[in-house]
Amino acid sequence: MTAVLAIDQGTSGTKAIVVDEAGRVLALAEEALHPRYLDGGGVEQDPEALWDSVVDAGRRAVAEAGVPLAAVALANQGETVLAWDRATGRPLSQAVVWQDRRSEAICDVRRHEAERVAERTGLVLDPYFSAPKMRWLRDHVTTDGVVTTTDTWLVHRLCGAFVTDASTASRSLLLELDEVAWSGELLDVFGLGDEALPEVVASDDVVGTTTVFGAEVPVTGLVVDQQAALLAEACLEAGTAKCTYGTGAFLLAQLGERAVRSTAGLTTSVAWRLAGRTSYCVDGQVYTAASAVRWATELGLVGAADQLDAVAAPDSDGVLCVPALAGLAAPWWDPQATASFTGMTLSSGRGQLVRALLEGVAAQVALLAGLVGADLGAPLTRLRVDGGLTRSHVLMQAQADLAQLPVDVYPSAHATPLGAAACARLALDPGLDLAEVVGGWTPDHVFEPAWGADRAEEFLDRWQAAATQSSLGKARP
Ligand SMILES: O=P(O)(O)OC[C@H](O)CO
Repeated sequence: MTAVLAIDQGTSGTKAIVVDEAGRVLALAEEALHPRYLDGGGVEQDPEALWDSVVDAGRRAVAEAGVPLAAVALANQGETVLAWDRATGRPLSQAVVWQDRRSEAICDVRRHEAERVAERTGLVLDPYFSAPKMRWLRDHVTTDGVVTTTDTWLVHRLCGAFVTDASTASRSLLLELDEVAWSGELLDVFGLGDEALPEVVASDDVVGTTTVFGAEVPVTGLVVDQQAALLAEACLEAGTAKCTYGTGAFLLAQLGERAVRSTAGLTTSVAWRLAGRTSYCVDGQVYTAASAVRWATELGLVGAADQLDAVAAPDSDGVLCVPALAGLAAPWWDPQATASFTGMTLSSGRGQLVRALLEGVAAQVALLAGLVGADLGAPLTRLRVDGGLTRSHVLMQAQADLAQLPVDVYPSAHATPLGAAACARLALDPGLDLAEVVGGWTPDHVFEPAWGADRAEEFLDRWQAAATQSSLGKARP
C-alpha cells in the first residue's frame, strides 16, 4: 500500500488524513485553531500554533492509520503571510491571515498601478492577497528575516526547502500569471524588490524529505486549499466549477491552460501545475461563511453550526442579510463594506435571521456563479460543493434556488486534503493520468432548484441592492 499523509492547514483548523491509493481515508485527525480578530480589521494567527497543529494532527493520523507512509502533502490557506528567520525557522511576526484588512492603505496609495497589476497577475489590488500584507509586515512589524506565505515556512520546518507552489504564488500579486514567474516589476510596485523569494515549484514536485511524522518520507503535493478541492472534485474540464464552504466560501471554475482574465471583477489564478502543465481557474470569494456562522453562534442566534437547519425559519419573511463581516470581495472589492440585516419587523425572530444569513451566503455565491458564467462565455450548468456548511440542507437548497443550478454535494468531508493527496499521488507515480487519480464520483446529495427563475432574480436584485448599501456606495458590481 502507498499511503499518503495529506494535511489541510486551514484558517479555522488543521485536518490531517491518511489516504490509500484508491482514495480511501484510513485515518483522520483535526486540531482547531482560533484566529484573533483585532480592531482595525486585523486577523492574526500564532505561527507556532499553526505548526503544532500540523505536527499534532499529522502524527495522530499516522498513528491511527498504522501503515507506512509514501509521502506527505500539504494544502495551505493561500494568502496568509508571516516574517521568519531562515537560519532558525523562528517566526518574527504573527501570521497575518488572508481576512486581515490592515493593508488597505498600502493598496490605496498604489491605486494608479491597479490596472497594470491586474493585467500581469490576474488579481485585484486588494488587501486579501499576499503582497500588501508582506509590505504591511515590513512597514509595521520587522525588517528582519524573510516574509512568505505560511506554506513556505511550514515546508521549511518539515524539510528545509525554501519553496512555494505555483498556485500559492499566483495568490500573491507578485507573479507573472502567464509565465508563472516572480516579477521584478511587481515586486517594485510593493517595494519588495530586496526580498528573498522562495522557488516556485509544481504541485507534483518532491521538495525534500521529512522525519517529522516518523520514517523519512518525501514532501510533495503542495497546493492552495481551494485549488486542492477543485482538483478533488474533478473539475478538470473548462467550465466545471466548485464552491467550498469553509471559513469563507470560494467558487472556482476551471479555465484550462489559458489564463483568461476576468472581465466581470473576478480573479484568475493558477489552479495547479502538474505533469509539466499549468491549469488556471477563475475564482470569486465570500470572505465570511462558516466565520459568519461562528459569529452568529457567539451572539447566541444559533447554538452551533449543526443546529442551523433546526433554527432557520421556513421563510425569512423579508429579512435580508449581507454577511460582509470582513468586507466584500469580488466583484465589489470593498474591504470597508460591513455586514447588515435589513427588513426586520417586531415579528422577526432568530429563525428569520438565521435563514437570512444562510440565504445571504448563498446569494453571494449565486451572484459569483453568474459572473463566472459571463467570464466563461457560457453559464455554469451545475455547481459541485464541499466543506462543512454543505451539511446545512437549508443553505444548499437556497444555493440551488438562487443560483438556479443543480448542486452536487461531494461525498467526502475531506475534498481539500484529498486534492493535495492526489497531487502527491502524481508525484509518486508520474505515469498516472489526472482523471485516473481523482476519478469519477457520485454526489452524496443533489439539490435541484425549487424556485422559479423570476423569484431567484427578484431576490438577487434585492440582495444586491442591500450589498451595495453595505459597501457604502463606494464600489458597484
Ligand atoms: O481556510 P479556508 O478553508 O476557509 O480557506 C482559506 C482560503 O483559501 C483563503 O483564500
